[in-house]
Amino acid sequence: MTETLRGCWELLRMSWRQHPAKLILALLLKTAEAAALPLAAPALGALTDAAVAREPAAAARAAATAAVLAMAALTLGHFAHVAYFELGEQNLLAKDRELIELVTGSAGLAHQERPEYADRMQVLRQELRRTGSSSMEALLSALGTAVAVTITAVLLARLNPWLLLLPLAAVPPLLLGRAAEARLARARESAAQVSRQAQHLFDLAIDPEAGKELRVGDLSAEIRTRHAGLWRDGTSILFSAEVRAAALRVAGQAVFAVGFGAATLLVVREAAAGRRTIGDAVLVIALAAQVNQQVAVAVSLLRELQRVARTLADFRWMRAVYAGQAPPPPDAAVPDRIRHGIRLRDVSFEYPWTGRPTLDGVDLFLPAGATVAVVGENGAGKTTLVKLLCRFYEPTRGRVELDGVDVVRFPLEDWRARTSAAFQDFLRPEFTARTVVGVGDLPLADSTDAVTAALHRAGTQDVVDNLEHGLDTALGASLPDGRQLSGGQWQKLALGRGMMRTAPLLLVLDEPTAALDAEAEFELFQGYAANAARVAEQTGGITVLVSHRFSTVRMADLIIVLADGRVAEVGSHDDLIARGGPYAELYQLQAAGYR
Ligand SMILES: Nc1ncnc2c1ncn2[C@@H]1O[C@H](COP(=O)(O)OP(=O)(O)OP(=O)(O)O)[C@@H](O)[C@H]1O
Repeated sequence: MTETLRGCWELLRMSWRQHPAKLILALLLKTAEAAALPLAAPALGALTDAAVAREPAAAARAAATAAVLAMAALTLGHFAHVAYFELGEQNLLAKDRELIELVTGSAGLAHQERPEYADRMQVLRQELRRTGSSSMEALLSALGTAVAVTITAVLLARLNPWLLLLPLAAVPPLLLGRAAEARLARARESAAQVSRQAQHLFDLAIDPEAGKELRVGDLSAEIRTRHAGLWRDGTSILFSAEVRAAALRVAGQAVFAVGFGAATLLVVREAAAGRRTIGDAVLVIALAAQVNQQVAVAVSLLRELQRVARTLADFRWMRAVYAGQAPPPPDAAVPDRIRHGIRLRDVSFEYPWTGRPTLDGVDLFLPAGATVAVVGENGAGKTTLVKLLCRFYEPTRGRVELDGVDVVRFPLEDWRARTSAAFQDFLRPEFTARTVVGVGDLPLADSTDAVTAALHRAGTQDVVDNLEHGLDTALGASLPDGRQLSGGQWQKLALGRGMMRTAPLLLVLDEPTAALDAEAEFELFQGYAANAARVAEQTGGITVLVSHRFSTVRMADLIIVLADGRVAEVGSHDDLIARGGPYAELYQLQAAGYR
């Protein structure tokens, strides 16, 4: 209950911040709407008594009052909706923005990659969409219902205090409703994991890129079967929880039904004995019927508010998680240039949810100005190494030092501002080509000169040359007349994006050319090597390149061979070939493939 009240309070405060006048108007209209119906009951009672006493003037007045109140009950809600609808939408937008800020603003990637966070995030996203403006409706209706219940209770108590037990009969449905909601929430969380998998398969099935491979491998039927299976599993978890929750709610309503029967009997007997008027009996029957409805509404509103409160509580949980991920306060400035290099000292790293190290006791020195290639089999830990350099994660043990200073001591945003990167799983933001590239250095995002220069440095200007409106061409299906690009073309733009910053201390290229052919990759890297040499002269910047293509790798000043999260070999191409170790073996193997 405390969580629900806290959620309601938070919602009111949020709406107050959006537009106080609209909130007050909506509150007044919703309260008047809710009060109108119970107030119509005494008017009906008076109408009955006036009719029995054959007093047409009094009967007409009572009928007019009842009609006005009925009209208010039927119409005021619509006016209130106009006032609170916008508040609900603005609240939703505020929460969407906060969610994006939380997810993208935190230092690391753990919250996006960790499975249980992903599940909770999935529930949060679904609930946000669902509750949107309906959360405001629930809150205002709940306040209105509270007013209606109070009026009803006062009117009943004036006739016979025993009748007050009628609203009390509403307590069991409320408690049982709450138990039902808790059960449903648990089921939703367990179903979220299954539906996340099902959603992934669905996305895969309709993804135009995946379409080719799905057809070639004749995988479509398999995906449909698996998707349907997962969907059934998720539905069956939710179904059994819904059945149990419904049973709890029905039990609660049954208790109320007994109370309603007793109240009606009590007043009808008093009217028959002449202690009450017929109008009083009509009033009680009208009110008792409303109490029934009030309880049903209160229970469903409470359910809705509990759901809203849970969503808001999830937000608080997420804020706390992310606050816990904040790096320690910085106490060193990122230098203008690297004098010696980056040293990894006994670095180990374990993804917190896996229970086994991905990198284990890595000692490395990346000299200032060097181009460093990282090679190794799939899963050897290359990308993880790069993630540590970019500070998406902190090492579990050991340190990454730049000229002897632990990089965690630098302000994270300053470190990121001096890092450029292009990844294999690159972003495909649907904007104009200029912005797609320009966002690699936000202050220059709209600068044609900066974007063109970046594409030249990346050696990928040809993509834009072939676009009808050059840098002004809209890209992607979400934009009107948006051009569809191939995977390789998107990747070339991502490479340009990675080149936007002109003086990075660290340039990371994590298989950014996987969608290009070996020859194109070779040419691009020749350009990079020249560019890296220029950057190195200015800043001592280090280029780290992850690639499976040895024809490219051999250009690097230093080659690191990783195997099972450990450094297997380090040296120049010539050193490693002369040593005849794993690198030489893999190199000969690939070279033979090209002969
Ligand atoms: N987000 C993650 N959560 C849990 N384990 C992960 C995560 N990312 C990577 N791993 C595991 O860490 C190991 C190293 O992965 P990493 O991506 O660093 O390898 P890689 O050498 O870059 O591989 P590839 O050549 O296939 O890109 C793998 O066993 C992988 O399963």
